[in-house]
Amino acid sequence: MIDVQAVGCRTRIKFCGLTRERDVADAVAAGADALGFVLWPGSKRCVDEARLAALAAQVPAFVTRVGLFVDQDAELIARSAVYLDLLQFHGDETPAFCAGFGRPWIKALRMRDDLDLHAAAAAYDGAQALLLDAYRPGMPGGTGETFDWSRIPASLEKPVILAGGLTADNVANAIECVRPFAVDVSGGVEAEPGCKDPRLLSAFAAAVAEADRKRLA
Ligand SMILES: O=C(O)c1ccccc1NCC(=O)[C@H](O)[C@H](O)COP(=O)(O)O
Repeated sequence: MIDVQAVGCRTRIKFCGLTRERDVADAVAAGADALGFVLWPGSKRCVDEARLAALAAQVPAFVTRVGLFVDQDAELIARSAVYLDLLQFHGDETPAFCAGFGRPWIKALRMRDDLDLHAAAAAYDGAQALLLDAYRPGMPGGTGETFDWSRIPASLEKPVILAGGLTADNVANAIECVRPFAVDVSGGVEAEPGCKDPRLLSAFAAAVAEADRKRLA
């Protein structure tokens, strides 16, 4: 696998938790590389399969459609995968389960104090990347909270997607500290849960572009 963090490419942007057609359009206009759709019913941002189909149909070529799952039924995942380019697993799914859909996948890891990232990277060797997110008991994602970025080793065996409490105000610092392959944001670009704000989407993308301009100069 290409060491994407070493080759000096720009930081990719994933906007997560989209629920409305207008948000898909605004996120694409802002420059999204990937869009996340939460299929987990416990989330305020959950979309059902019919909504997923409608939203996914709005996404242009070369923007990655990502489906988020938390310890869910394999049949639901397989049905949803028809509309998706990438599967993102947020629960206690085993590597074999994640790989069982014949689709590219990433594993979200919540940064609990005892998490060993090198061991996790080895265990989830088949993942395209690891999405690192804040740990809050009982919340599998979308906490709106940051974590201690210095816990991420400079050389991890998998590309890092940094998530958790990112905003237009802190993402440049996050990129400088972590040098992730991609950044992922949900609450930091919302007017209210599940409703993205076009100005916040654009401000976030502009902050990432500016951080990259300095980093790659
Ligand atoms: O967003 C949710 O409600 C959610 C629920 C269950 C699992 C994952 C969920 N979101 C996952 C994401 O990828 C979020 O973008 C990520 O946790 C960052 O969220 P935020 O801190 O609000 O930027």
